[in-house]
Amino acid sequence: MASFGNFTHAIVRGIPASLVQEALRSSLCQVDLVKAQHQLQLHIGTLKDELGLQVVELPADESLPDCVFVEDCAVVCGDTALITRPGAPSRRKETKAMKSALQELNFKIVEMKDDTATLDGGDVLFTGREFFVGLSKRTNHRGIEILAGAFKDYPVSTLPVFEGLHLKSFCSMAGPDLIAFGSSEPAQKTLKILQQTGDHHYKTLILPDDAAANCVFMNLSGKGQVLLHCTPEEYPNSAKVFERLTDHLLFPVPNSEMSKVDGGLSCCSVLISKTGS
Ligand SMILES: CN(C)C(=N)NCCC[C@H](N)C(=O)O
Ligand SMILES: [Zn+2]
Repeated sequence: MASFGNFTHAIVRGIPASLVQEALRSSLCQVDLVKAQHQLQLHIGTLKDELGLQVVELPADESLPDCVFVEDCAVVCGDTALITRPGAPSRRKETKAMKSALQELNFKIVEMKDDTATLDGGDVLFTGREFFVGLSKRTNHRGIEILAGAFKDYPVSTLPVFEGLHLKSFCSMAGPDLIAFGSSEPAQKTLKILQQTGDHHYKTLILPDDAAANCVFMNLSGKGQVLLHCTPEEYPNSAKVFERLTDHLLFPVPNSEMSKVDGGLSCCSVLISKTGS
């Protein structure tokens, strides 16, 4: 637990031009591809240049319009990498490149082979002590059962996702034992259930905007607590909440274009700790 968030590597993937027309989305918004690529470069630059992570960059694949959202393809914890079976059939082939990258990094690979199981990494919240997994449009009970089998050292609780795409569309870790949550009614309903079912008592950081509650926390040696979060341009009220955090090194990262296809900041990387602890 002491080393929660102590990441050394990140796996990211490029944006295919096909994202603009073909990526899955819940609303009709025109994505600016050049702007999206620029925003992703800023994000990757933060991971690499500001934070010193070793970044593995997988190439974009035009036949996989959502492939930039690598988070959904794998859950990595300890020495094990679970390769998921994404809920959307159009996304299933995204896992191939992720599996190769994680094999290359010497992880013990567990594959979700059962063709009744579905799980997206965006539904998986790991607190350092336990897993919470969203039962959503994309993740089902069998997928959660397989995750629990892959990570037997940790308790796994299921949480309902009442609205939106994934559990982490409205929450994420924002610090050690600190969970960021959106303030919408469906998000707050899920938070209540988390507080009743979890093994541990967590502090909460409540954000006015659900999407802004998707942030990226790290605890890096030499840097301390680090948080990638929404910009004041996109979510002014939520950004103010982050700006009040005094223990964190804060990095506002723009994400307006990915958010048009329901992607949050956490979706664009799989973060990995190869410290051995
Ligand atoms: C935490 N979130 C939201 C994610 N991990 N994934 C976002 C996937 C977005 C993609 N267009 C889709 O609909 O699959
Ligand atoms: Zn819009």
